[in-house]
Amino acid sequence: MLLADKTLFITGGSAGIGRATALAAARQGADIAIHYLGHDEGAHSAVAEIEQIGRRAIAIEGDVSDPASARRFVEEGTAALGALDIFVNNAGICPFHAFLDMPGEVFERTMNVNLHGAFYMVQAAANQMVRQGKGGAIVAVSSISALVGGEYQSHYTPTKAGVHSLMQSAAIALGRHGIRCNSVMPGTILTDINKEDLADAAKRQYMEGRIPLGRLGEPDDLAGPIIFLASDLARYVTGASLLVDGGMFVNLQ
Ligand SMILES: C[C@@H]1O[C@H](O)[C@H](O)[C@H](O)[C@H]1O
Repeated sequence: MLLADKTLFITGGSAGIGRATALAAARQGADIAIHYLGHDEGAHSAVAEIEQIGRRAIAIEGDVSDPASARRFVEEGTAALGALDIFVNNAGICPFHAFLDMPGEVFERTMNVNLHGAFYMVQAAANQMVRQGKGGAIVAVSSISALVGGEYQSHYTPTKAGVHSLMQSAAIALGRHGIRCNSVMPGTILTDINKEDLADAAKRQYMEGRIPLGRLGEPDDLAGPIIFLASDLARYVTGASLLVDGGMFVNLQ
């Protein structure tokens, strides 16, 4: 059990990569705190599944772009589970939109959820870990899109590059406290975030054609790499980023 008797807090934990990671972490022995927004059914069924696995779980609703929700998640989650050992910043949105006529609200909302939300959540979690005085691990879900662009993602890719950079700086700031900070960089993982975009058969075919492993990713493909970076197997890994993309990034020709 890679996460025996640890607690793992995860944002965006009611669906997709977040839910898959929460369930896989419970199977590795962790108790789980799930943060979610507006997906009650998904959050509560995840809690029920984790309890069936034999671990404790709690679901706390809130909007990550609101700094108060970060403090509340950490306070209520720690009160329920006793400590905060591992924090996974996963919540994110990608409302695909053309660049030239993108409304300011779409840009601002994407920035506020993906990057500002990550900053507030990671800062709140790190302060709790420092108070506990026994180190910890933080894993942020960045993206292949931190390294490459997207025609309809000019508001999104800067946030993923920002999350990657946040982990690099946090790794330096928190190393002395025994807290490790790393990011995973998913490729194109089929979830609610891109279901509509990939409903376009030509787009899907193009994306699949770029992947040496020959298929789009699934949420469970991220659970293992996240758990590895959160576990003691990665005890000397901090400030690093791990592509999880089926080889898409390197595939020029
Ligand atoms: C929404 C999703 O975001 C990822 O970071 C990457 O850009 C994928 O290609 C896209 O489908």
